[in-house]
Amino acid sequence: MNDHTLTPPSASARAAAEERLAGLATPSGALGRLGELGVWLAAVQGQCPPAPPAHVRAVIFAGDHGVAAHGVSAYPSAVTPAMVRTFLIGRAGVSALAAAHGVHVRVLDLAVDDDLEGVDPAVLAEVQRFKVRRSSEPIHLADALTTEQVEQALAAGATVAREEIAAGADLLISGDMGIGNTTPATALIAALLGLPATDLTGRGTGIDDTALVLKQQLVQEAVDRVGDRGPVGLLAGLGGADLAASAGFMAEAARQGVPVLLDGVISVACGLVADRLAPGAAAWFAAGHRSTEPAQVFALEKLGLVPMLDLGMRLGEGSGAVAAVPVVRSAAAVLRDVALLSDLGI
Ligand SMILES: Cc1cc2ncn([C@H]3O[C@H](COP(=O)(O)O)[C@@H](O)[C@H]3O)c2cc1C
Ligand SMILES: O=C(O)c1cccnc1
Repeated sequence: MNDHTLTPPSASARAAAEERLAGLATPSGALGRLGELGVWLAAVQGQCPPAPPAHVRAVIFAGDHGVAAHGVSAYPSAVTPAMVRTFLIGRAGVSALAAAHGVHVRVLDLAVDDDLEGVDPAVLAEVQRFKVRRSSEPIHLADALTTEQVEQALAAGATVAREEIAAGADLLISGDMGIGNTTPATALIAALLGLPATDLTGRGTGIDDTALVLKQQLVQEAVDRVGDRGPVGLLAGLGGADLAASAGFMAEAARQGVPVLLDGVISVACGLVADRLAPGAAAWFAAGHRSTEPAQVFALEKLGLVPMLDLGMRLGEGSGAVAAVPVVRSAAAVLRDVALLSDLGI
């Protein structure tokens, strides 16, 4: 999976967009980060001016995490299958945002610890098409997955990315669902950034001070247990099948030259891993929003990405990225539709 050389976004489209931005009938720099975002969009689309993404597709990778039984979440793992059902009927947080912004949502069960009985069999077969296993192992005690399971999940994510691109995606989003998943996401970021769990661990679904201290300890134990490993080893030690699939999805999107809008701590952790699996992948990523999770903020800094929105959101599901889709479209619209000062004879 690592041998595919990644093509960077277009330098010539970027240069043309920078020149166009500088010439727009606005005061210099007046579009702020919207201007920078338009330049990024031109580079990843390989065209100037860029087009507003019309076929945004989000995939939610669902899975349960063994560590959730050890006091790191404010909610029980039974919420995971309940939310998968909720995505399927279009009533989750991300569903409402996606409907508002014309974003297609697909949910996949990579490692949910439940049979999802009662779901229509044809729908269930699609949702479980890439199922790797049930809940991962508790990461402070054992590896989450085997290396074979990581490879299977990475390949699944890559296949899903190719399918979404074949369906016409011009912007992809990786969403998450799985009680306890902020713990492995934080552990992955701690391992990759070499920062202590105390600096990175957040309250996830809203744990209290006592649970936060325990979560910090378990994240640090997991990171110390696993030690120095490459991205596949880290996904086996600290991740989960859902996280590995998300990393495979984002790495493949970058290899295929399709941009990705990052969401919260889980999505950004997987984006960081994707950039290790496919060096240079991060050039194809933009940050949809800033989460309340400290690990997400540190990881975005490491990736050199500035989030578009800062709404205090901490939902996951891809919701912060979907909420940022109108901003991306706005960036394309200004770069494409605003007159040039030279057109005004100035
Ligand atoms: C009803 C509900 C809906 C959610 N949608 C996303 N998450 C988010 O919260 C969980 C991660 O936080 P922690 O690590 O603290 O468990 C994940 O399921 C994530 O997708 C939800 C959580 C709940 C309870
Ligand atoms: O940063 C996130 O996306 C997040 C935060 C808390 C819980 N679930 C997700």
